[in-house]
Amino acid sequence: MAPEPLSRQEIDNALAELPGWSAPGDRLERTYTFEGHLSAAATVAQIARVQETLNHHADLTLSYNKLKVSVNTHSVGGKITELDLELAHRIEQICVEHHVS
Ligand SMILES: C[C@H](O)[C@H](O)[C@H]1CNC2=NC(N)=NC(=O)C2=N1
Repeated sequence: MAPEPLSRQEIDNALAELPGWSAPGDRLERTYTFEGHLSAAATVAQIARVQETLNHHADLTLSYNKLKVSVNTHSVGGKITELDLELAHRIEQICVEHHVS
């Protein structure tokens, strides 16, 4: 079944469970800071595996020790859906294991 775009209220409620994440416009976003480049890059690989499992893919922008994650759901015209929230929670789990801020 196709996901439905979430309302602003639903998004704001969901953000309360996702510290550090924000939703400027129609994207769910967070930037993580790592101890160095290799741990940031290794995390990208872990996130990629989860994204393949979920068949849902964020834009991942890797710089030296920072990783910007930005996601929405293409199939509903670029709106935030439950699929984005699920991916954000999975990414949080991974990053918590890496002790990132
Ligand atoms: C065909 C394939 O299922 C789609 O392109 C998937 C892949 N990953 C995706 N990722 C995101 N962010 N939104 C989508 O709608 C989406 N759709």
